[in-house]
Amino acid sequence: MLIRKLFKFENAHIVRNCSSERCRTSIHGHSYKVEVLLEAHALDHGQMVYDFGLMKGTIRDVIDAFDHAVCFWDKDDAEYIRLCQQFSARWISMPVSPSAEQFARLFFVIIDRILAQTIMSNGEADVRLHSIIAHETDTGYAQAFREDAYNPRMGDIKLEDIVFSAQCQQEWHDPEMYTKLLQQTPFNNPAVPLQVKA
Ligand SMILES: Nc1nc2c(c(=O)[nH]1)N=C([C@H](O)[C@H](O)COP(=O)(O)OP(=O)(O)OP(=O)(O)O)CN2
Repeated sequence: MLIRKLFKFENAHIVRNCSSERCRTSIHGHSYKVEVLLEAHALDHGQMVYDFGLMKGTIRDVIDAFDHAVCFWDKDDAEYIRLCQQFSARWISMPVSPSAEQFARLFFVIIDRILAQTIMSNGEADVRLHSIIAHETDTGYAQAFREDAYNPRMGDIKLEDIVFSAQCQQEWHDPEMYTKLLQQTPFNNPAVPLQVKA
């Protein structure tokens, strides 16, 4: 079974080398919608694949870091990168270009690691990330599956190569969250008192 949770953020970018001239030559923004799809073949004690509320912790925080931020490819022109960092408090440096395709892959890699480090506490048996859909506009989206996220032919995405500006990190509920992710520190879901026996 699949469940889906939708997140939204506003973000600015340039996508170098693409065919659309406006897109590759001018900073422009999008109202992104990101769908996180989880799959499981058993249900938890609440008879859910994964409580939607649990996705409003670390997963929501990391996606919200992209809100009102500028994203740039770390291989972009050094002066462009310097100016983004100088004039925007919120920026994210990415090891791949910020196309819809790469946003979908990048969120897959981050959220896959968050789930892997999460200590489940309500009987979630085998919940795993199915795919990420990144809507760039009302009419265009990219969907990344596991084989896309870790496909070296699409570019390597290593967590340590994604850099969030200080302001992006400060607004997280736990400003150390990304450091903990890199250090593979476990994230604990809240314990749930069982009221009715299954
Ligand atoms: N496969 C992709 N194609 C394009 C991407 C992308 O990330 N992946 N990105 C862009 C630009 O960012 C562009 O702003 C969005 O393109 P487009 O859909 O053409 O935008 P419109 O606002 O013109 O959309 P309409 O709904 O068709 O008016 C380009 N391509």
